[in-house]
Amino acid sequence: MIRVDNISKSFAGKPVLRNLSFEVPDGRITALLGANGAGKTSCLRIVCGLLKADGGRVLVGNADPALDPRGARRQLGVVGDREGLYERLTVREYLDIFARMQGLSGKALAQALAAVREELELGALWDRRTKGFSQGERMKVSLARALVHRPQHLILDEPTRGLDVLAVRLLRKTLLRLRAAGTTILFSSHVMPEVAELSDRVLVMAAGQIVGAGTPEQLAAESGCSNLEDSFVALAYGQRPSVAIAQGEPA
Ligand SMILES: Nc1ncnc2c1ncn2[C@@H]1O[C@H](COP(=O)(O)OP(=O)(O)OP(=O)(O)O)[C@@H](O)[C@H]1O
Repeated sequence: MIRVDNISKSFAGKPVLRNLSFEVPDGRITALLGANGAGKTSCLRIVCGLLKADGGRVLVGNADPALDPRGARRQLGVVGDREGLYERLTVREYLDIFARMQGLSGKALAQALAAVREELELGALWDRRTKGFSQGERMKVSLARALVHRPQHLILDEPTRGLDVLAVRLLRKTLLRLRAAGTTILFSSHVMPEVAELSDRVLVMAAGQIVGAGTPEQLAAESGCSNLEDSFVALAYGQRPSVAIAQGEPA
């Protein structure tokens, strides 16, 4: 379980997150859905302990990333907005380093590497340096790094960005398998069909606040709309889609 309680954050006096609170349950895929600049990345960076909040509290399992970053990191896998690959290392070398940083060694390390190699179909890439990898290949390696220590919680910032249909399918298959195993999954996106298809629960974010939460069906019922895109516009901008488009607001 991830718990975000009353988080606030400003940059140069400009509020970006405003008393943000939500929970991410185990064994579910939760989407943080928001327009560009809504505050998704800032929120995820605080949950991962990469950014300090001005106020409020986060719990990742039983660890507060601001007070116990190591404890939180052990329970977290993160696919960030940058892949963070080391281009001179092969996939095997790269994953080996990250697995060791998570405390794996000996037989457990070998088993962990073999498992992600198979699950993420990395065999053909295994002994290649990551320099020059395609976007889909980079995502696979980044996801393997996030999963190699079998974390309870997985956070992904816009994971399908730049991916082709096969790479998206592999990602989807991986997330569904992790969900079945009880993993707590939180991903950010502004792509409505992807969110509607992938997530069990959607947190709609606008101007640094959660303005709606529920299944896509619940959000549609709450906003009186027939699909997630219209629900999003209604909840995030307080307007029915036809009005928003007419006034030049994001649709
Ligand atoms: N380090 C920073 N310094 C100053 N402003 C920042 C910083 N990080 C984020 N911001 C601002 O905070 C706001 C929210 O940014 P954030 O990246 O969290 O949004 P987002 O919802 O992830 O957007 P996108 O979908 O475009 O990635 C933006 O106005 C951004 O310019």
